[in-house]
Amino acid sequence: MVKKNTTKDTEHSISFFGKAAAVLKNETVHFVAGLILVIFSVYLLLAFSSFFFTGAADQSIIDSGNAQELISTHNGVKNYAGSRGAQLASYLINDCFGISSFFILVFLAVAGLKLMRVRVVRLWKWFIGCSLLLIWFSIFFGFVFVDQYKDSFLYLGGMHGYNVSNWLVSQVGVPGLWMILLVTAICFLIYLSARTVIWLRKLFSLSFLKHKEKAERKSGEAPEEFTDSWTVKGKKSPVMAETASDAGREEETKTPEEAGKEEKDEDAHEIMLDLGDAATHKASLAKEKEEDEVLMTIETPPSDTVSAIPASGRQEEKGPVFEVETVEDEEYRGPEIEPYNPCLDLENYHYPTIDLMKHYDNAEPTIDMAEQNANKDKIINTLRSFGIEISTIKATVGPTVTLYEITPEQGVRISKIRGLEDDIALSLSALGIRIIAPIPGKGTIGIEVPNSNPKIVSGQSIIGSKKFQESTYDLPIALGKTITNEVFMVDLCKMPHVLVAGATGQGKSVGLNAIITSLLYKKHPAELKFVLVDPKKVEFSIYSVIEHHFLAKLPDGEDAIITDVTKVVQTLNSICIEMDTRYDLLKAAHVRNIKEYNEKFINRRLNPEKGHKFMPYIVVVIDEFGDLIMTAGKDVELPIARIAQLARAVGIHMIIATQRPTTNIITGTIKANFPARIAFRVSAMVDSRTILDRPGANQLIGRGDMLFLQGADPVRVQCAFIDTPEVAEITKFIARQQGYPTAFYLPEYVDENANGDLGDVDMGRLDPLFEDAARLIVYQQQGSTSLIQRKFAIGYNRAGRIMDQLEKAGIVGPAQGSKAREVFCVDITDLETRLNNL
Ligand SMILES: Nc1ncnc2c1ncn2[C@@H]1O[C@H](COP(=O)(O)OP(=O)(O)OP(=O)(O)O)[C@@H](O)[C@H]1O
Repeated sequence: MVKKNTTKDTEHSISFFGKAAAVLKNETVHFVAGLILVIFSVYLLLAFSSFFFTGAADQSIIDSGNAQELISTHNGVKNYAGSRGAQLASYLINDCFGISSFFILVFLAVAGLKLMRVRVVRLWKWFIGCSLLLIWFSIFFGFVFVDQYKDSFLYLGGMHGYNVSNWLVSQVGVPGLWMILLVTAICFLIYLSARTVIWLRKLFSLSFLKHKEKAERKSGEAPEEFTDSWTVKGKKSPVMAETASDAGREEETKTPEEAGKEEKDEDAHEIMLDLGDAATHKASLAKEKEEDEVLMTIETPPSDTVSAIPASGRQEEKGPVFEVETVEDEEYRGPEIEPYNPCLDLENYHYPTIDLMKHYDNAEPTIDMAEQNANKDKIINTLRSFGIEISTIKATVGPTVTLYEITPEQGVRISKIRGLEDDIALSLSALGIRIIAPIPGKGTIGIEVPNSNPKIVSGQSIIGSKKFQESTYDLPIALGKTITNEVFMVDLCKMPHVLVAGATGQGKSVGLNAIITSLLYKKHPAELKFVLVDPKKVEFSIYSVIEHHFLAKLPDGEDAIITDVTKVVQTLNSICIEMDTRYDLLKAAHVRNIKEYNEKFINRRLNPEKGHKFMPYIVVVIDEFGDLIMTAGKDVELPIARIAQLARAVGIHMIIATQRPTTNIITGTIKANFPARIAFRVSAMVDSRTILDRPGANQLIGRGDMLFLQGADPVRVQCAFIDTPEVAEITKFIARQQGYPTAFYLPEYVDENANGDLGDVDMGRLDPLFEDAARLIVYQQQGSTSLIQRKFAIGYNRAGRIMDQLEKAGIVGPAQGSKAREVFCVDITDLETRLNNL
């Protein structure tokens, strides 16, 4: 009895704690708690602010500490936040930290906003920051305004500041305390931004240089150090001496380190630029002026290349801004020390859990020995009736198919067994028999026979498998199980594009779901975006709820799932633009692929101010590709072929599916660029040849039975069954979480043919933002619609209309595809004249 009671108690307490934990995790509870915190911080703000004006009057009442008096309605407290507010303010400001107590309410407000999910912040950073500021300012004010403590009701540093500063003064003296305050302030600024170090260096070196300049002016000649180097330089040609002194003058305004760094940059830049002519230049110069090398070595210490730079190199110092910038990119070190975290915006994102998928009872592999023995006997007898003897037979039971591996007696021709496919099928009275003769890598012949009771390969068993969970692929896709019951996985990054084909109802849509869900289970919304094209309009609609997490679309696209053919063409062209932009960024970053690029970006070695950004992978999934080719023809085929040929390195991958595997749909261009193929069952051998370049897909049994081909030999896989309700659960799980404010915007694509007509632009009704937009465009000298869209936070259509008006007003030129328009006004004055004449 006692035991029972104790177990009951334990169960009770466990369920109580479980419930309490669930309540604490509840998003609504978080929101309410956050709201309370924010409101409380506003109340504190009121109490603190009021304390400055009413503190003197309230002092006697608060200090008396008479609880009865404070509780009564007519307590005479003047503070706007009442007697409790006055007490709190008096306690926190006077008894604790002085006016730096305001940092407490800053932290409370930030914590509240975070709980409400209004702001994404790192709370511990704010906590450390606010605490340090609270203590530092308290000591600072306690120290500086120590005299005020005698005759004011307000202690600016609070008692904490007063006591700590007094103690520190007794230990290290007044100068010591100043130094401690200075050092801690600098350390804090460095903690906030690593740029502090650069500023401080500049600060120190500037004052140092100013002293030098003064001394120079006084003595009326160059300082010794420089004279020396100029004297040596004097041996050079006059031109060289002049340019060198120019460079010297410029360098005087720089810190030694910066100058050194820039010098290296310039050198690198010159080496890159001048490799060709520098070599010839160098050769001729070397003959003429042998002392060059010596001279340069003296001036810039470490590098040989510096010594070899001719005078012309020095003259170019001020010129080629762009090249210097590219080199700087390489050298760039971000202001923050910590690596960039692309997932920070959605740092609380939870990956979907495995229990969202359905568990099938019929999924465990079982072996029906009677069936196996019967099949074995039938195979042996059929072969024997054709005079073929076998020495061994081995069965491997897969989820839908059993593979019988036979070793024929010596002297049997393989082609003879291959020719018996139909006879074996007849004797086993089964569809979907496939003969693999010989099995690659083994000295045996394989006969695949469908099981009479096929098993479902559940999504749960695949996604939950150790192999998938521990996979380190960049874009892991778990497709299903092989004939040996192993989880079959591929890396989309390596494929890099897939063609899926199969007759209707054979499992294509389920296959696409398996691919998409695999990626959803493994990738963070910051790392992956999908472009979903669904001409059938019903297949991908379940994914629309994850628009703000995982989907990419055109800036003016209303729906993230693209169903309209014209939109498909625009989207594919827009992806081409994105691809080109990514290539430019890769080039500027001197890397070869997206992985290296993102690694560099995460390590803050690429400057975001120069357009560098973290690149998510983009996976384009096109269902019913045949429909598109039929309606849009070359308009879709060309961008698809372009993306397929080039996009691998920049992380754009394509999966296209069709139920019509005919040569007019899967054209030579498409085939050549889609090395990975997935074939579900097709009705004719010719279709199988179109997809796989060999028969086989026509012998599959349907319902997710498929052949995967990448390279030499196809692998037979039973596709994981991930049904629509399961996908809906997964997408709902993701959609419930905080997402980005919008879908991932692809670059805008301007169709040149559609944009030529400006006849309907009404200049009589200019947009209210017209003039501001014109100024922005002229100021930035960049005719880009997305710039207007971004700066004025307006929609694409309105920004496009403004751009048309600007074009008609002659301020910008016509659209040039993906490039920015030409700006005709050279400066703001020119623009104002033009605007006045409108
Ligand atoms: N891997 C699988 N395991 C078990 N059954 C499957 C599997 N894949 C598909 N099926 C069965 O086949 C049916 C049709 O599958 P699916 O909708 O994927 O076909 P489809 O090729 O996309 O057809 P359509 O081209 O007409 O859209 C499913 O409803 C399911 O019953």
